[in-house]
Amino acid sequence: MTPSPDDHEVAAAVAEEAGRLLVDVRAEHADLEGSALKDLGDREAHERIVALLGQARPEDAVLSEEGADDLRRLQASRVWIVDPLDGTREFSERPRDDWAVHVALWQEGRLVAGAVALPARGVVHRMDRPQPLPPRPEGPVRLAVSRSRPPAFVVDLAERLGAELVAMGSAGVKAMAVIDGTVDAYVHAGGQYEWDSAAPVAVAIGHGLAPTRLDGSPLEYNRENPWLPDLVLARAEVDDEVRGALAGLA
Ligand SMILES: Nc1ncnc2c1ncn2[C@@H]1O[C@H](COP(=O)(O)O)[C@@H](OP(=O)(O)O)[C@H]1O
Ligand SMILES: [Mg+2]
Repeated sequence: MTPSPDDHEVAAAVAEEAGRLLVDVRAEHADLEGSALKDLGDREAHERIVALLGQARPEDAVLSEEGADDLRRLQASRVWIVDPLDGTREFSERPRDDWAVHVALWQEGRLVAGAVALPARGVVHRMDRPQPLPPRPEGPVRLAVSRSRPPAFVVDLAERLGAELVAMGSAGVKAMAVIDGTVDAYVHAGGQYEWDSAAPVAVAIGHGLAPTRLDGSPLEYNRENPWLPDLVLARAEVDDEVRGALAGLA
């Protein structure tokens, strides 16, 4: 079965609609904060995504951060890998806008569609609609890094590269910061799951980037254990330089 062009439309529409729901949840529940707001957002976005995918693609399996893992996905040829709310912490810190909705489609071994919605910015990035990356400004390499738990080794990497660290929440926001030219690379290690990177990686591939694991091996999805703890995603001009510095740290 070949991926349908409509799969891109489904990915984008589902990410966008779940994003709108999250914007409303945040506005309508002004009394909620912290974990109560995070839990409500996670749950509502998950339920909406599962319902929308159930209508649009009833035959397909779903792997969602918020859903109980159904291992029938391991026999399925098509699996939607979704993170209903990435950057949950930032979502709960009004008015931060660094949180995202991830919707990707894995089919027979590879990512074939994907969208990352940045609902508080009114933007949806799509695998099938690459935008040219803005020119890279002169100056040090800019590395996106977690604002709440920056991996120690990224600090070492930045030192080695003479790079500037740019802190922000959400794996999707950091990957999309490479796409929109805010930073040059996103390097992560120490922990993540397939849903944190699937849609961002699909969008990056659609933009001609070549993200991999830190050791250069392929990022593989729909495995029994969805733990996928590291990645490097860099714009072409700095890709070799970043990988060279990583090799030097190993
Ligand atoms: N060490 C770790 N172990 C597990 N998940 C991690 C992780 N570091 C980051 N993540 C996940 O990756 C996403 C981006 O994190 P960060 O903003 O710190 O870069 C978050 O997803 P969620 O917000 O969906 O939980 C976070 O939970
Ligand atoms: Mg996440």
